[in-house]
Amino acid sequence: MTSPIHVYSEIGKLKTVMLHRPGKELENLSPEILNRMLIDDIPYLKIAQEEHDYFAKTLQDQGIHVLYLEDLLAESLVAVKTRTAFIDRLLEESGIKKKDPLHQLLLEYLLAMKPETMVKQVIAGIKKSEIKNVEPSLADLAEDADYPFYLDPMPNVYFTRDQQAAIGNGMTINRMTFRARRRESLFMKTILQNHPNFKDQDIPIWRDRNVHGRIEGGDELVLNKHVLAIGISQRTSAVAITDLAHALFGHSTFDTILAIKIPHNHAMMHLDTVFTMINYDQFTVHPFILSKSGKIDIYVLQPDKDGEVKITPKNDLVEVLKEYLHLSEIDLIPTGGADPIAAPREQWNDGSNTLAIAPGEVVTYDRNYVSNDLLRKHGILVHEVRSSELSRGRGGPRCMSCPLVREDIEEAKNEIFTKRFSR
Ligand SMILES: NC(=[NH2+])NCCC[C@H](N)C(=O)O
Repeated sequence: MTSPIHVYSEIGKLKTVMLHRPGKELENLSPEILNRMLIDDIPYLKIAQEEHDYFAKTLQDQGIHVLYLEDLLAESLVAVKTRTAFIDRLLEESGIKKKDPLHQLLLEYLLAMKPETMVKQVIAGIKKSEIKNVEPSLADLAEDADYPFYLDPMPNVYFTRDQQAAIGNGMTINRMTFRARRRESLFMKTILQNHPNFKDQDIPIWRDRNVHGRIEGGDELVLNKHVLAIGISQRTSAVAITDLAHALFGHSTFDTILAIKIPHNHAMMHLDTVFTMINYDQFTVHPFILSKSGKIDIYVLQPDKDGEVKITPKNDLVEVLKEYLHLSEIDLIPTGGADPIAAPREQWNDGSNTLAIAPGEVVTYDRNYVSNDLLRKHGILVHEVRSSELSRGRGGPRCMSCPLVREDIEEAKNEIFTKRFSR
């Protein structure tokens, strides 16, 4: 069998992708917890699911194999022993310690379910009203009597880009920044360890979830088999990037990391909300992250001859891309056409967050029509998907997809390989 993980570019023809169809977790949102849950509004589940099915079908119609995180996880938890260990860990990470009698009650509650139901339930969260015969703890009585959950919902799981990321033939299993998302990366960890298609495949884990330093997949871009672009952002720290450089250099094909420092805020929490690669020499970029003269802080990490990581500061995005991707021209396509209103509006609705499914071919949200028209003018083939409800979670097609296998691309050697589509 060929390796189940193979991602050496952002744009190589997408073969296998992992998604999560949003479920009841979106209905377990209430205004009081929205902010903490990193979501800006409550999506209407029925329509969100229809939109998500449309997204999946758009990919399948292009011959892409769509896997669902929830199915892979359930298939990994067939053995009762594995299931028990998984639930133990999840409860522990949800703040319900083993010595707490509630731990045993919840364990029994979840173990009684079929794995598929159990997986959906833990993502949806567990309400206090679902569990009978609980002896209330002091906290239940005195502090959070009105708090409705024992297990918080995980409304961001449908952003499967972030919990983990495929780099080459390996993965990073991410230590995520905010508590609201930290448990999510336990899912892929469990899949890699237990799923029959993954467990004996010697898949390198470049960085695991229990180590120091925060990183999320929205910041991890594989530009080609040597070069990564990684955001230094609200979600990814310099420590994690340095650590990843040490793990990759000399142990993989990768020898260059372009660490790009972006503003630390919710509208642009990851690099892929302001910058994505869509062709050999074409990129979307939110114009507001660049200074008037087109500058942004970039730190180039490469191995030196003593096996250490050397850092070269740079600040010209176009020049850096030309230099490290060996190209003579770069086409940066501004979100919202760089209009003072359309650009921030469409960036907010993930207009920069394109999912490349082949060189010069992308999936985007239909609502970002200014950006989409401009992409077409630049010769990109655009597949639009519906976005009224999904976009309320603050993520677009790239955020909602975790590529596991892409075809390799030809290597650019100082010439442009660009294939333009006629409009
Ligand atoms: N790759 C991405 N840009 N993901 C977007 C994630 C959005 C999600 N609400 C969060 O704040 O975590």
